[in-house]
Amino acid sequence: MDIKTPVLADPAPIKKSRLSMHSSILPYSPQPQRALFATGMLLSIPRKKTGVLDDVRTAAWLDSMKSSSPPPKKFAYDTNADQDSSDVDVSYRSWTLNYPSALTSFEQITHFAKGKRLALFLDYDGTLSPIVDNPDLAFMSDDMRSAVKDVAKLFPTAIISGRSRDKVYEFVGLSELYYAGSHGMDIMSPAKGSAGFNGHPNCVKLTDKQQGKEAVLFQPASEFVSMIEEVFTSLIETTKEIKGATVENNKFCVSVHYRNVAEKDWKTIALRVYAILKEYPRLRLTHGRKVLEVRPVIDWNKGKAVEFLLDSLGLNDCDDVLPIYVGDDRTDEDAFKFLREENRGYGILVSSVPKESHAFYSLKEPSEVMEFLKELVTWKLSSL
Ligand SMILES: O=P(O)(O)OC[C@H]1O[C@H](O[C@H]2O[C@H](CO)[C@@H](O)[C@H](O)[C@H]2O)[C@H](O)[C@@H](O)[C@@H]1O
Repeated sequence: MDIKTPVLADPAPIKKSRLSMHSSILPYSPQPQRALFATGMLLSIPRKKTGVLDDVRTAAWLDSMKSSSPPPKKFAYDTNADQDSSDVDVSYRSWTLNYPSALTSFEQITHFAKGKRLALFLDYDGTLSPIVDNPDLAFMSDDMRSAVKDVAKLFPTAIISGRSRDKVYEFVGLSELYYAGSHGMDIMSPAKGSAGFNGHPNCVKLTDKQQGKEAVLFQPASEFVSMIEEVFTSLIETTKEIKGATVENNKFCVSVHYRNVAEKDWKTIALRVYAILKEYPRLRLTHGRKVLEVRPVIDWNKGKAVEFLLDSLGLNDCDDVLPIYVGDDRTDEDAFKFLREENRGYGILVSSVPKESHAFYSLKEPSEVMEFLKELVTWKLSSL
């Protein structure tokens, strides 16, 4: 396999022309048996190493960094900071014509969910907990925790986070859920499973110590742990003089945070991360909310994690299952895309600013996510 330089892997641009609104609120067609594991999960993306190309790439990184996580109330692709707030509201309202609020469309959602088994997939940062400056302090509220707990008693519920699985479990602390860390590269799921993953080399059956249950542990990037550890150390070293920069080890990926770094230093961060990545052709970079994420070049993402979890929950290839995925970040788009393309279920984008997305619905912020979860509980209990 010829992989020469780091891969810049922003999700493909989302086409402006969305499917006509809610065209997929149609009976789902039966899905053919899916192969969960491609024969080779490594992506082969040959690159040339030239100075010009390097400049272009770091410039592209910088653009992505600038457009990442805009301040609330500012139109996502508007550069005019003086924009009147009423204009912003108008922009947001017109955006919701394409991405209706999951709260105001609740009846539509439940109408479609009637007679179906819901499965819930939730992102953590920016979805269950508000975005804060210090990633170590991104706690979810007790109210949110009890809303998630209640919903998980009624529907199979999983959290799929970019954090390490242990870290996200530490934040959430609920044994009723299933957890996937490192953007889906570390999944602890129930052992019900279908033939899809039995016997896969990265899949082992064990007893989940945290939850005391029989489980399946799937870590498709297990061979990268020591490389990630090494890169983590190098990234700490190379960013240590940049004020505000922090590096987080998420086991199968590393986050380089620049939320607290002065904008004038973002280019330095981009150049230094890029220089390290050039030494690791089997790693690539994705962008999140004021964070550069370094991860293995494997064909695995949150969308594949949703499919894996559905399979291990025994819910794949079932016409009567309606998966709902709630998330706020670019990496969640893979899951939205999977649900949309497979005509499976609904993605709900959490955003207070207009953004192009593969999601169907929107919610403004984590407090609305909590409200939505509570409504699901009320709806389900009233129908029992
Ligand atoms: O998939 P997620 O659960 O959304 O995780 C994505 C990243 O989330 C965290 O960073 C983000 O939230 C921080 C706390 O609010 C914020 O300070 C940071 O700017 C955001 O990017 C987490 O720290 C990362 O490791 C995750 O990859």
